[in-house]
Parts: sequence; C-alpha cells; structure tokens
Amino acid sequence: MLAERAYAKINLTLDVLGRRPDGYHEVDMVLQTIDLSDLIWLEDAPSGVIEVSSNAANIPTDARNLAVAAARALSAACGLARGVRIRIDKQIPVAAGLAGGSADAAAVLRGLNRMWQLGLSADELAAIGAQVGSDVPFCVLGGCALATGRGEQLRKVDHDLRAWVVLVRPPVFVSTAEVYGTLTPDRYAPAPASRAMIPALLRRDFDAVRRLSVNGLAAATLARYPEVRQMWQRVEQAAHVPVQMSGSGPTLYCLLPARSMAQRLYNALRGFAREVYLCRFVS
Ligand SMILES: C[C@@](CO)(OP(=O)(O)O)[C@H](O)COP(=O)(O)OP(=O)(O)OC[C@H]1O[C@@H](n2ccc(N)nc2=O)[C@H](O)[C@@H]1O
Ligand SMILES: Nc1ncnc2c1ncn2[C@@H]1O[C@H](COP(=O)(O)OP(=O)(O)O)[C@@H](O)[C@H]1O
Repeated sequence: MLAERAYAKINLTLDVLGRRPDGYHEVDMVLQTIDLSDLIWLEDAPSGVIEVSSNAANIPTDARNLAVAAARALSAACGLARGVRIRIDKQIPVAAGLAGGSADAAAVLRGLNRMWQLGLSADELAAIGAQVGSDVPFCVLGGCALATGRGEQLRKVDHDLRAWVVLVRPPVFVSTAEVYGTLTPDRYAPAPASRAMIPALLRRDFDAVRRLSVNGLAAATLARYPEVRQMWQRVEQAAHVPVQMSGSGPTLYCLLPARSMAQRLYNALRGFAREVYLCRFVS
C-alpha cells in the first residue's frame, strides 16, 4: 500500500488566445499549486483489474474517473496489464476549477511509477498525463508554471513568494467544456497577462501579483451562472481586496499577504458561504 498527495491548483492568470482546429483553445496561464489536497491510496490488485473507490459520492467510480484513466494510460504506455486498487480520500471540491480530478490522475501516475518501479521521469509522466487531460501535466510537476498550448506545455516558474489564499466555492457545478464552448472571439486576449505576472512573482511583488491576476473565462462563467456573479459581489464587499476566479470556476479566490489577514477573511466569508477554504501557495 502506498499513499500519494494530490494538490489542487489555482489560475493566477488564464488568457485564452484563440480556438484551435482540434476544438481546444490555445491558452496562456500561470498555474499555482495550493495546499488543499486529496489523498490517494494505491494497492496491488491480484485480480488484474483497475478499481477505484472514494469517500466522495459525486465522482464516477468507473473508467470515467480520471484516476482510472491515468492508470490505464500508464499501463498502455508501458505495455503492462497490472491491476490496482485506488482509494481517493477527497477534500478538493469537485468540478470547481481547482483541477481535483487532474490532481488525482497525476498522483496515480507518480504513485504507480514508484509502486511498479517504472523509473519514468517527471516529463515522461507528464506526457502520459496529457492524454488524460490538459491540466494533468501541470499536476504531475506542481509548484508554479506557465502553461501554454492547450495547457500541457509547461515552463517552470521558480519563485519563492509566500501567499495565503482564501477560496470560496459557490454552490454550483461548472462544466469546463461548456464554459470554453460559450466563448466568443471578443473574449480572446491580445497579449497574455503572464508576461507581467511572471516577473512580479520572481521579484516577490505581492501587490503586483494580486493586481495582475486575470481570468479570460470569468465573464463566460458569470454570464451563465448568476449564483457565481452574486457570490463574487458579496466576497468583494467583505474582502476589500480583488477577487478572482480559478479555471472555469465556480471557485473564487482572494490572495492575502499574511495568515492573520487570511484568517479574518475566512471567518467573515464563513458568515454567508458554506464552502470556504484557507490555504497557501506550495512551491
Ligand atoms: C479551465 C482550466 C484552466 O486551468 O481548468 P479547470 O477549470 O478544468 O480546473 C483548464 O484549461 C481545463 O483543463 P482540463 O479540465 O484538464 O481540460 P480537458 O479535460 O483537457 O478538456 C475538457 C474540455 O474543455 C475544453 N478545453 C480544455 C482545455 C483547453 N485548452 N481548451 C478547451 O477548449 C474542451 O472542450 C475539452 O473537451
Ligand atoms: N478523480 C476525480 N475527482 C474529481 N472529479 C473527477 C474525477 N474523475 C472524474 N471526475 C469528473 O471530472 C469533472 C471535473 O472535475 P474536477 O477535476 O474536480 O474539476 P475541474 O475540471 O473544474 O478542475 C467532474 O465532472 C467529475 O465528475
């Protein structure tokens, strides 16, 4: 039996540059790992079957589970036919823009690489992860990175800015495909915000990082889900600092420079939102 942590991410920036002939969108995003995580348990299954179970009732427990898809992709890439029992202790909210499923998939790739002694490099695992989902390669690497292409091309951003993150998850489930599907060309960014965000991270300029955070999918999600728009307004009123959305949403976040400030905001938001989380950047 082996355990592997699966960390969530937030999008510090997310710019959509255009639509590709394969139906995906060309993106430019600065992704940051945060210390909100699922725990993945892996155990050999003599049956030869890949099985998954979880404490979360709202994720699939068949081949649609991204953890199962990852185990299958890894087996296929290595020409193996081994079984594994996967247990997901879920803490990351589902369909929330925090890459919970991708994080689980990445943890399965890292964990099976150890358990099956495959000796694959992080880059090789990331390439297999790209077959499972656009955000999986980033979740294999973790930390902070610039993600381009459909999100699978990564350049590490080695910064040591410390920041606290207060997350609020409005009570709706958002489909990533649907949000990308409703984007119109007027939402495409002429120049990606990562160009200014990355230098700000590297010089540890917290105020600039907070000011520069953008999300080119936010308008589409807000237009489709009025609950998210409402929550955004309420968080803004309570926080007195900028609010941003992660991924395709609906999770909203505020960045704070100190734990005491983050704790105060967490307490305030708990007054009107059921799902609030206090986290920090993980490098
Ligand atoms: C929006 C983002 C931002 O980090 O995150 P989440 O909200 O999912 O956390 C990602 O781009 C999501 O990545 P991920 O969730 O792995 O996407 P995938 O499974 O590969 O794709 C789901 C669907 O989203 C659309 N899609 C995804 C990525 C991309 N660059 N362009 C797209 O148009 C496609 O319609 C695709 O069928
Ligand atoms: N292991 C998993 N954890 C969470 N969601 C999963 C998993 N496997 C498949 N899914 C499905 O993936 C979709 C996206 O979920 P998730 O990865 O949590 O959100 P997001 O893509 O917004 O970051 C959901 O519809 C969910 O049912």
